[in-house]
Amino acid sequence: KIEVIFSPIIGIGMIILLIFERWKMFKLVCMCVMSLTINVSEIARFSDFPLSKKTLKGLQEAQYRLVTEIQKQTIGLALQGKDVLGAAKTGSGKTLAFLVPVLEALYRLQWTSADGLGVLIISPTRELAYQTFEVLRKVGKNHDFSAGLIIGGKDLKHEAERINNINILVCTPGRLLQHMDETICFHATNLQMLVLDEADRILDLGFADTMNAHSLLFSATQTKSVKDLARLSLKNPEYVWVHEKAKYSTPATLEQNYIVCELQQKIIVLYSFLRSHLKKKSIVFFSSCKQVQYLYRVFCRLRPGISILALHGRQQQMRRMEVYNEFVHKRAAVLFATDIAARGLDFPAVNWVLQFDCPEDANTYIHRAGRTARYKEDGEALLILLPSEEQGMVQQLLQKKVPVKEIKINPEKLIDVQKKLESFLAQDQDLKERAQRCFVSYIRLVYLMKHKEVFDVSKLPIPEYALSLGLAVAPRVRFLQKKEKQPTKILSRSPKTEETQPWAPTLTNDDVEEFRACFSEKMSILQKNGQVLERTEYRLANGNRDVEQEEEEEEEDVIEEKLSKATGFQTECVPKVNETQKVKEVPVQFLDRNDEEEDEPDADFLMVKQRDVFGLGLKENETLQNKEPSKSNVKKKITKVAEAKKVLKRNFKVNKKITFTDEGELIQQWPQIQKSTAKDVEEDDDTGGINLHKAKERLQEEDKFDKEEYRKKIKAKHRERRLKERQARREANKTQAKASDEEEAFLDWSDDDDDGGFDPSTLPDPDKYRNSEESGDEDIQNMMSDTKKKQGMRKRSNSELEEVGPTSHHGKKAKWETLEPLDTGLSLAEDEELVLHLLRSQS
Ligand SMILES: Nc1ncnc2c1ncn2[C@@H]1O[C@H](COP(=O)(O)OP(=O)(O)OP(=O)(O)O)[C@@H](O)[C@H]1O
Repeated sequence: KIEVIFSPIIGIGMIILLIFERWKMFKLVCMCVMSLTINVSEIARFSDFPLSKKTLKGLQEAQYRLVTEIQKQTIGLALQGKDVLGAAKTGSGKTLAFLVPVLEALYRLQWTSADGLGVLIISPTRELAYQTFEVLRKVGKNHDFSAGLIIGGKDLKHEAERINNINILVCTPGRLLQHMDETICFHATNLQMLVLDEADRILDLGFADTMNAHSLLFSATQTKSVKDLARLSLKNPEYVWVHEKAKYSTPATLEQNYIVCELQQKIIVLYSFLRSHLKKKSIVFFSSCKQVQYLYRVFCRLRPGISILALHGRQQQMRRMEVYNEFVHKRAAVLFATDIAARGLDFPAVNWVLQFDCPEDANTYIHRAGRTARYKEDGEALLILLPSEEQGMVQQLLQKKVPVKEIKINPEKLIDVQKKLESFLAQDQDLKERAQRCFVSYIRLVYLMKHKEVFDVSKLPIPEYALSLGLAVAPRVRFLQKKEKQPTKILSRSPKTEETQPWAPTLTNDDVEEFRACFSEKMSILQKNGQVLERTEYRLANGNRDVEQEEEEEEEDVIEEKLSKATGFQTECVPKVNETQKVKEVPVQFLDRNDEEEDEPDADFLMVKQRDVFGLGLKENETLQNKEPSKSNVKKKITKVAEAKKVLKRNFKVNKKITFTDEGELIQQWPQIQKSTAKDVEEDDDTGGINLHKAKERLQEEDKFDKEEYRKKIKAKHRERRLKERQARREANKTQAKASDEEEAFLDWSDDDDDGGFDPSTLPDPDKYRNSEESGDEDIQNMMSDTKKKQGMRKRSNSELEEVGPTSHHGKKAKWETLEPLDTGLSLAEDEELVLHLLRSQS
């Protein structure tokens, strides 16, 4: 070190700076030189590092004076310009361990807003990015750099306008890639430092191998992928694993216990726990957001006496932030959360972390439990395990140096709430549906977990679990039903397949490659010191979406997407004939799919999982794909004709409307039933194709038939109208007769062409006429002339009759009081004959 300090070049350089009074530059060179001489063992405070006054001031104002172990070991290395891979227990101060070097790096380069983006900090979740940004603002407030927070859920355009003026960018990976994709002016050609916070998580989520900028990687847990990344892409990296030799991998101030209870008891245990910790601040972790959504609502209704909050990836961004801030400021509250809150979040003074569902693995356990007992504070963690999970999980935890002890629940303290839940669901359909979704999502997740020695779906008490959620009947879980039917095939699952496809058993290497290719170009824009960096690759499972969203949905939507690709693969594959027995039900399930889809939105996904249930490994399928199609197993193409036939078979009548009278008689049918004489003929004809000649004849027949029907209808209509008119005339006539006190004959001539002739019912009663004492010749003449008019079929209106009326009386009274129509039962000609005969006999 002394050699370095007094090396002639540096010495001469510094003298020159002094001569020309370049104090600022002189100071910077001094700081750089001092960085090279840092002796970690002598560092106790931030001020022991050669830091800028602005950074030191910010740290002091935020009450940060003493350094933690990880800060002590990493800040010096980073100041020397080294790539660092840091790991330390939860709550040990990793955030400052990278933020201080970030500020110092730009300060030493005299970075200005004109220089653009200098540092990129990537966090796996929005909340963590936000939290880091807040600490950066606090500590770096005396610097002149601009800093920006770019996370999902906000207006991309708005961000795009500002992104170019940002020197330090804190972001989530999904949003970053979105800007790389869509924001034309966004570039990172001047990037000096790249920080991956919770690096193992980011890599889990799909970031690929190489990060060729000056990089700092931090996490509480080390995974193989992080080490590989460091080995491959960090430049002479310094590994700082401060607690590597510690007895335990979790904070010493953290008290950790677990209880074993049956699945159907868990809600009761949680409720009873909350009731006995009303003055505490707790976080309860669940494995899916559907569980959080349902149980949050139910617990709010149960009114345990403490405020409950919920945080999960399906919430609106604003709501997420509200909940985050609310929980930060609460003294006593319970936060129901998914694993989006598991990493990095620094809620102050959390007393308890309760893991309602067994975590995916020991690392997840460590991060969840680490939300309490942060930076010298105390805290307690309680893990709830099912009897079937106990052995496997405890073993994993002990291997990871997590000291957990079993404790027992006091049965007397348990408060049963199942009946209450049942009554809530009986009143609220929405809540019931949520309960069903919660149920299915839990079962599905257990089924998907990679550690089968811990998670065994066949050991779950399904009906009892449904009851404990308040559901009288367990919702149908298709893959479970099929699994039960195929017990031998489950056993045939190849262990190799499980190993290579931990989360998504049907995800192929091709899928992974596809994701990789999708983002492989993105990071190639990162340049350092004018040099284009080697192409770096990102694998992000879900395109432009934020990683934190994926975090939430990884157990559901993302995997579903991937698996649905595999569905296509599966449906197309054809099993070997000699393997038909083994897989014969698979294509049938796919054919049945449509029936199931409405009931179960996740049917696709479940179906795909079914494939694994039957023990079809990837390789097996690859070979199967090349085989000859076997008729019995080929998926039949469903044509429209086939579908129509199916409908016909079931005797469905579409758009049928039947109307009844109040008495229950059928009055109308829709569509109207068309009668046709030609119909039967057609049905008998079983020759193929269309016989045009016959068809034409048949149509003509139909046409005739239609015309006939139409004519009948018109006739009926006219008859009805005439009767009405007649009735009206009679009424009018009666009134007139009364008024004038005169007798008059009243005849109505049918004018209806369609009627087919004279209506005899309108004739006066001949007997009455005969008996009448007085009868005028003119009347008869009138009648006769009118009878003749009838031949011309001209309609006469009532008014015409009225005009005719007076001329027919001549003061003589014809007593034709009865005007009832007479039905002689004779034909028209006979009626006329009769009338003439009567007239003659009269005369
Ligand atoms: N030097 C320090 N002096 C006082 N408090 C500190 C110091 N460094 C960190 N802290 C406090 O310790 C807490 C935990 O810090 P931080 O969030 O950085 O931990 P972490 O190691 O990143 O945790 P995790 O692994 O959960 O992400 C914070 O509240 C922070 O303010």
